[in-house]
Amino acid sequence: ERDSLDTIWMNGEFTDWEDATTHVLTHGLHYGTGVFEGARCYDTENGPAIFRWDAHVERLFDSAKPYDMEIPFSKDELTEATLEVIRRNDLESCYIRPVAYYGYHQLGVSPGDCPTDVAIAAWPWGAYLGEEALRNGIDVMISSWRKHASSQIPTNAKTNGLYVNSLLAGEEARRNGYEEAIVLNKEGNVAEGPGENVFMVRDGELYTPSLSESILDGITRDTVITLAEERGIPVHETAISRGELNTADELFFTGSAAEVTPIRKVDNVVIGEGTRGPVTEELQSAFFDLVDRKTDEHDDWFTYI
Ligand SMILES: Cc1[nH+]cc(COP(=O)(O)O)c(CN[C@@H](CCC(=O)O)C(=O)O)c1O
Repeated sequence: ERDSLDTIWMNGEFTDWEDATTHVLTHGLHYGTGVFEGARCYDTENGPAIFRWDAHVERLFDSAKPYDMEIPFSKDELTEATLEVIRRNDLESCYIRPVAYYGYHQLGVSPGDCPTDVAIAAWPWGAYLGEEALRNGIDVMISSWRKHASSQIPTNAKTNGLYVNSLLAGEEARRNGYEEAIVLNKEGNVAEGPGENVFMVRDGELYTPSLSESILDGITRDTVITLAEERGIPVHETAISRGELNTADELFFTGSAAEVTPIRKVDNVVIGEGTRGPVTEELQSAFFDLVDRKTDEHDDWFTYI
């Protein structure tokens, strides 16, 4: 699809893909000082629509706060720019990547007079962990790397620099023949995946690490919690120990990219029946029916192009 992708919005202008560049002495490149979002536009029955865009753009601004980063555009301006990027690239279903970062002016950890640059790109992105994974689940490994503690860095901010931890964990898993990692927090309890939140099903009830477990406040996590509650499935936001993963009936990841991806093995221990579990399937179907607009619930969660 590369040749059909030609427009990126950058600092208020629509730019050709190859011209959307930044200086090698950009602050964010050296110190990870940027914040970003990942959202999906779905080609729904009522036309292309971004899922929970308001929550994503809200989180982008929230993520910038700990770094005194002033995003020099309003939420409405970023929304209009995003819709226009999708239109200009003739995309119906796509993945949207807004990023705000300290730009080029000076180096040294303090950003000083560095500008805050903002860019928004969109591209087609299929199943994050593969189509087959959505059906049959994936094999994960408990990473030897721990998640940063929220006392060391705001893990509820989607900070560019945080993702070296995600790379260390995810690549360690793939090097060892697994598809993805689960990362424990410094207390040794379950935090999340490198780019996903984690859910566990036990005796028909849903468990997921609470926000105090050094995790990202996932929008898909919030969606699945809502869908479960609407279906009378009790939800517990709590600490989950590493040992509880082995005796779980079902496990699954959630994320804007990962959507709802079942986990069938952890460190080669089979979870439940070793495939997508019934509660996972019920919530995954509810999620996809929702985002495809096969149901008309939560219409406020959709920003039509
Ligand atoms: C660390 C982390 N935890 C949880 C989530 C799920 O959050 P939410 O998307 O709001 O449900 C994500 C999103 N990971 C994004 C980046 C993926 C990438 O590879 O880049 C995503 O899913 O867009 C994370 O990066």
